[in-house]
Amino acid sequence: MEFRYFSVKLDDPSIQPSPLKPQRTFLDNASNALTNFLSGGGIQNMPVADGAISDLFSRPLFFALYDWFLEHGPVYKLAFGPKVFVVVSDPIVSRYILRENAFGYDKGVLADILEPIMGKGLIPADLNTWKSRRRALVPGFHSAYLEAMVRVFNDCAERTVSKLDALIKDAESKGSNVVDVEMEAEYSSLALDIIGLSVFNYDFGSVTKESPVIAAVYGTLAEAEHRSTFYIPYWKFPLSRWLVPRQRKFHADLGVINECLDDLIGRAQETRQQEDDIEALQQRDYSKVRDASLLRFLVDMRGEDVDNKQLRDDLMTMLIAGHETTAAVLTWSTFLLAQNPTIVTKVQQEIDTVLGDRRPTLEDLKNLKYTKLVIAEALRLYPQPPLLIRRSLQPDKLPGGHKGDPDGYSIPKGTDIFISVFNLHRSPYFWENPESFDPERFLRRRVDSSIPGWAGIDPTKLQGLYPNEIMADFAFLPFGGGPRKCVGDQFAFMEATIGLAVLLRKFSVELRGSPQEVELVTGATLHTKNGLWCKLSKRQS
Ligand code: HEM
Repeated sequence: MEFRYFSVKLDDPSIQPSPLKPQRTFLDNASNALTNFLSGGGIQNMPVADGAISDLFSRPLFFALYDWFLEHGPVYKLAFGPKVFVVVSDPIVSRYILRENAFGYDKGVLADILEPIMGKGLIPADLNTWKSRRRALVPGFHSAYLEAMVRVFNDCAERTVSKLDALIKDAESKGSNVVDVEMEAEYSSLALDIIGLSVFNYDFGSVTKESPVIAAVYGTLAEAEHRSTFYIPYWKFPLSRWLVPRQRKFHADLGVINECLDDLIGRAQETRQQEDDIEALQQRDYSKVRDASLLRFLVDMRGEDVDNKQLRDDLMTMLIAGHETTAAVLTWSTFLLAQNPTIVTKVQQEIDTVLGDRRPTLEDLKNLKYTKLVIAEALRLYPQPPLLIRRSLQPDKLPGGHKGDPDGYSIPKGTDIFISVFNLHRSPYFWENPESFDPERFLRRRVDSSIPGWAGIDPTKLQGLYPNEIMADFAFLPFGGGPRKCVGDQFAFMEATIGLAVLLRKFSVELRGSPQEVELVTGATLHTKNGLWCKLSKRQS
């Protein structure tokens, strides 16, 4: 990883904001004036991104946040109607908010939006709830569980392979060896089946059939996305759940999911205390474990004192957090690979060498190094989610040291903050050719022993490690950082690696049209507007 600085210094003349500065409308200027007026007393001297409103409607928010980052620096205010957000694109400030003063912040706007869906689940949870539930949940991701899940990842990936195989056979019978497949949908089904089995021991079977729960999960997510970008909190108005059609649909969808979750929780509780299962799990004898799901763990090992509402919120959080994200990582990895045949060849060579025709095991995952770098690089270019959201619980002072802000900005209690992971990951201040897909960039990492924590580290010892936020000192945040870092990071990484390896071993993939036709839209995660249409054929060995 080619780091040039560890805090954005803005003194590199080669880095310039986009010359195409858009025209500002009356609404933009009024919005800025209002923002400055409302926040002037609280956040002095901070640059303001002007032109908020018109930029917001023409493209996904984080593209505009990127241009403003180059224009205004690593910490600026965003005019967003009557609200002000502080946008952070600096690793040191991000590290401070996520790790050093993590408990000085909560999830703010994100918690407001997610509360109706996830309640007090881990992602939106207030600090008190979070502390007890994180303690209960993290042991559920123990190595025995992850090892048992390798079987689930394989089973589900093979199901997708069979489906795609059948499509190709059908095409062959009609004289063609190529089939058009919408891969984003395939990855969504794969990830949903995996999360269903691993969290609830419930088979959505979505690779092969439609389920009302899938449609309901998508419906609730779409509503959460809509709320996250909508000015007025219409969902909080009395009677809105009966009067607003999208609200009626949202509550109907939530009803379907709740019914399914209640049923699964009830069934798990009725059959609790399967002593032989618990014993087998404790002894890491996975072949004897009938149900190694997270629900089983929570009910059998920890669940005695937890009410059903909290259990439901936790499980709902896992279902949603663990599904869309991994599907998006696989989608964007495929999008990037499909444009880079040389990289695909390298991945396939590694898969052949490490796996041959075998099913991947936990041990194999350690050796699929290049495949993992591809996934890391896809996460750098398309982070899920592109923004981390926080709100200060008391007045605070952010670390300074950047040009124009030597002392650091003081922020009042209640300041809403966007940490732009997208900006950090594509920052021209930290990455060589930040826009290019270059998995090997992580191997070219320069270890700078002047950086505290790296002094005395032998660079050769780092080669085998997977790039993460610690190695990158918060310039790379694929799974967040600090105490609220993703609990499913290893799970997700293993799942994505197995998914990609099992598919690329069998198939060759090309984009159906040009990369420019794949339009990006955003919500909680980054996805495509009209699907990732690919041309799939059997791999010629
Ligand atoms: C590639 C896939 C995934 C990505 C990129 C991802 C990313 C993230 C990120 C960036 C956060 C931090 C959010 C913040 O700081 O506000 C997070 C939190 C979380 N993730 Fe993931 N995640 C993935 C997969 C999963 C999976 C598979 C699960 C569960 C099975 C999961 C469960 C969670 C939970 C519960 C939290 C909240 C942790 C807390 O607040 O203590 N994630 N994830």
